[in-house]
Amino acid sequence: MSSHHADTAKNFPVTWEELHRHAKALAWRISDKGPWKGIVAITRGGLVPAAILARELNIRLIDTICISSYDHQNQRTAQNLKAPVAVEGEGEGWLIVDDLVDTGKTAAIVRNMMPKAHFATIYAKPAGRPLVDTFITEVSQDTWIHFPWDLNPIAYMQIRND
Ligand SMILES: O=P(O)(O)OC[C@H]1O[C@H](OP(=O)(O)OP(=O)(O)O)[C@H](O)[C@@H]1O
Ligand code: HPA
Ligand SMILES: [Mg+2]
Repeated sequence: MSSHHADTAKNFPVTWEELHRHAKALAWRISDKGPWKGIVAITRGGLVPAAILARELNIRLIDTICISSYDHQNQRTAQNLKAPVAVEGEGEGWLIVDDLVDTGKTAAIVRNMMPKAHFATIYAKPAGRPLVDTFITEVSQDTWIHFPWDLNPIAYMQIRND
């Protein structure tokens, strides 16, 4: 995803190293809130953060919930493609992981499915923030976060230098 898609005012590119540090910080912040039955990663953005949290917190049971709501930077109606299979009841004791909350639409769907789970993201924008239990870094609503899995290094350098 390159900057010509930008309809948000500010670009916030994140490197693999920054992402890794922030994901570890998230793991430490929730380490005393367990024990956890397992992690539910919200695909696809939650997959890499979930992998880092799983190693840091020594969690081996990883489920997914598959939701799609954006084409590039354009939001459309969220599609629920797959529910978790290992989660029973209201999700008590489960840790839900996503990369960020923006409008909170994705988080609202997931919260509805698992109201008692702990919802953790690395980044949060103000509109989605009330739906998250734990996050690490807040950015303003008009900021677009660029994740390292979506950028090649050259595009990353261009945005970084803007
Ligand atoms: O708070 P919201 O406005 O719902 O936005 C946040 C969601 O949007 C992105 O996912 P996306 O739907 O783009 O799919 P992806 O994770 O496969 O990239 C991001 O990973 C969050 O899951
Ligand atoms: N960055 C990447 N993906 C997103 C964002 C963002 O700021 N908001 C919703 N999906
Ligand atoms: Mg996502």
